Amino acid sequence: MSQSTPHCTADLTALTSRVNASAHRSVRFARVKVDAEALFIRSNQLQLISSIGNMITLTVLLVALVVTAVAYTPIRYLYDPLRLRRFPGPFLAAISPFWLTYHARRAQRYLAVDAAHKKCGKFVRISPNQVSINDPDAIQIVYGHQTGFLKSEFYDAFVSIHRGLFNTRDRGEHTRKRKIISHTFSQQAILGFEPLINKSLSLLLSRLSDMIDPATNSLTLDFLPWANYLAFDIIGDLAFGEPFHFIESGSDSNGAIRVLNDRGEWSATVGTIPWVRDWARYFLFDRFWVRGYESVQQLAKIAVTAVDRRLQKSEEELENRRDLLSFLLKATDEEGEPLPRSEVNAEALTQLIAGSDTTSNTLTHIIDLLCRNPECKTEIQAELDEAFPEITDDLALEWKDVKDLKYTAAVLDEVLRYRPTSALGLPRIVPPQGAEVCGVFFEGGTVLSVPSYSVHHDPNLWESPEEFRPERWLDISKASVEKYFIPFSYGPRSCVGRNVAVMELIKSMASILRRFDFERVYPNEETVLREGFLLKPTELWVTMSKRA
Ligand code: HEM
Repeated sequence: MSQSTPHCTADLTALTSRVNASAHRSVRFARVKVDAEALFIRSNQLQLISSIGNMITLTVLLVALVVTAVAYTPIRYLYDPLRLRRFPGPFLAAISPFWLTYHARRAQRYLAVDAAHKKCGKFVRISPNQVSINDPDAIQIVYGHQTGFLKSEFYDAFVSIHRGLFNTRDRGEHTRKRKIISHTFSQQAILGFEPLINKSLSLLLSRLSDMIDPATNSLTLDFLPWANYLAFDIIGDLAFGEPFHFIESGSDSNGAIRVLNDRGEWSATVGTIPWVRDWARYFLFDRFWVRGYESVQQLAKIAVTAVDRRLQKSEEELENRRDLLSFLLKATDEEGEPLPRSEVNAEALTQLIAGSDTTSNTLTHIIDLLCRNPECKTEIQAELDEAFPEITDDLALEWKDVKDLKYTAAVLDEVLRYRPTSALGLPRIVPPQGAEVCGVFFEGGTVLSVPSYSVHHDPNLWESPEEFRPERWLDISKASVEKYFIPFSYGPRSCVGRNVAVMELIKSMASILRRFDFERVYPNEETVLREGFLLKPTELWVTMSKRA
């Protein structure tokens, strides 16, 4: 025991100090825990306070934005810096751009503007800074040479890789580009394109012939996609050195047609509120905005891929091709430097966009309007039968043989007047010094437009404008109506591809209508038209048969 006592005392002391230490540790741990919890609670509180702060900041900003917008709208309306309150029009259009956005989103802008002109007269305010003028005298000033009007911000919504000829707004930049590109569309140059047009057109004729049931001599199909296959294959060949092979596969195999459609409606809508362009992809409440944004990117990719494929081809493969891309690749700027690759891509993309569904939709309008006016169809087929008594085995008719067919040309002009593929008023900015248009002074910065559809349907200019009557073109000289017949626009920004478009369309309509007959499957139903940048039918169901 006596030996064990000191041990016991020592053990007890050690135990006590261990217990003390442990208790101390526990207390420390507890304290640390409490501190940590406090810290955690504090940090949570801080986080909460900071998120509340953020929310308040955001709310304040949003409220400020709404208050500014709400206050700014009447202030701007009353202050009226461009002096546009004097013009009539829908009230919503005077205080916000959304009247135009709404009608563009519904794809019916040309009809809304036309109805507003019918109600309000020659001048209509169609957005806070834009006036539409339905008067042919405005055309030369708003779109003409030397008047200093430039394309408006509307065109920013059409830019994807790099600005191309169509969406460049700067005057100097446009003049430089136009000089280069207009060589590629000279009369001489476009004759070199004819064999490429013939290749796709002949393929379409034989594909349609093969699809017609020989037992019944009939084929029911939606003609619109086939018109698109033709136009896209032609422009693919002209702009990228190879067709897209849509006619061959009977499908929109790389999605270019769908993408171009989505992009057209999107850009024409976003163009009315161009400041939302980069935000539109987040407008999840309506797929239209997201899909359109994606299609702008996809379309650029399709063009870049097609240019890449073409550049990988050897000289032998190209066999000295004379297509649009070959001109772009050979083009040089003022210093003799070749165009940068990004510019070549952008111009090839411009041609794909500008030269594809413009012609396919026009061709579809032609077939539709001829089916709706059978006496005109009989007339054009009589002209074609007389000119080509023998059917040329699904071969495309040559330009030299069709270019002087008077009734055929009249049908094309009447379609472009009656249902212009480019129907909307193309917006232009009044130069800084202001300008007088149709006796009225407009401040610099005002946006003006002349609506093609309304001018083409003006009873003061055209006899019975609501009648489809190709005969009217046999009696009038083209020069006398040049001032107000504007399917390809007017002046320095008018269609650079007009001659190719006319050649392609006259050749196509003559070759197709000589070879085939068409009836609408639903003759009594109205054609549904949607307007993006272009006025397009949504479908055209027809029954086709071979002609003798
Ligand atoms: C029926 C067919 C066509 C119609 C109705 C048409 C109509 C138009 C219109 C109205 C413009 C002016 C656009 C604006 O100012 O915003 C334009 C510009 C343009 N078109 Fe066409 N077009 C057609 C076919 C073509 C073809 C086949 C090509 C090329 C292969 C083409 C290439 C262009 C280009 C590059 C521009 C921009 C010109 C510039 O700003 O200097 N078009 N077109």
